[in-house]
Amino acid sequence: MSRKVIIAGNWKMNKTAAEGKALVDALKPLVADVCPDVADIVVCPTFTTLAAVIDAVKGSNIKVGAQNVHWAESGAFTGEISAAMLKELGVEYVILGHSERRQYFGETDETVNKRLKAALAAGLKPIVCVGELLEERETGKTEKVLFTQLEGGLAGLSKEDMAKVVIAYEPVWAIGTGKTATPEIAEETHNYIRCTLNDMFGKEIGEGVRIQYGGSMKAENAKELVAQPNIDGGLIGGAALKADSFSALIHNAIAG
Ligand SMILES: O=C[C@H](O)COP(=O)(O)O
Repeated sequence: MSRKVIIAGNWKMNKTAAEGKALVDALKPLVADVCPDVADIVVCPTFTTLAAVIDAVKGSNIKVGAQNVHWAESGAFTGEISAAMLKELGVEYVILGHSERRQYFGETDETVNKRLKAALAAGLKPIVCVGELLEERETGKTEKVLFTQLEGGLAGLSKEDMAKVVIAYEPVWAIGTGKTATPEIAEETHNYIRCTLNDMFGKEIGEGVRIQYGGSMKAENAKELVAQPNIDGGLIGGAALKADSFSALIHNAIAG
């Protein structure tokens, strides 16, 4: 099954509204040649930068995602943002369960699952992150960890809902470290994720789910990674913070 490439830039806690607008203004002409039928290009700024970026991408082929969402519709949840608030702004995608949320902010598979259901109910397109720690890989626990994250994070989803979800495989040891998983290691793990999704939701759904790789992906390695049969794009941190490096990565990924 052919799956459309999806390259998403996770800006993490970088870029003020003015800086985000400047980045998008510089990126637009560089990626204007990328046909929306060939690849989805997404940028995911901080909450406070979303409005400026949504305005700046108008009329372009760049889509916008948020980096998190709360599961409740409204209420006494100081500091949180609801799915309806993101939808109202014009947000299309939302990253859920990033390893930095799991590591620093107590995110669990259960809370990922609650956020996921709220995002889907509001019509947002979720990017659900999974990935193992270095110690887990070195002790042979990668598949067990991924299975647990997928089983818990995607619990209770219908086939119809799962068809709207993107999975991002991010080995934690490769994030921001410059250590990329080799294309072989990444493909082997993506294939495991694909097989698990096939078992959970049926092949007709699992084969269609896009699985991004994340972890020190850059222009130099994007082509080889995305050329793998089960790698359908990337979730990019550092290399998404400059228009020229993100554009080069996107073009190389599409060539993969
Ligand atoms: O969400 C993006 C990932 O955490 C990858 O970050 P990185 O490209 O800086 O390694």
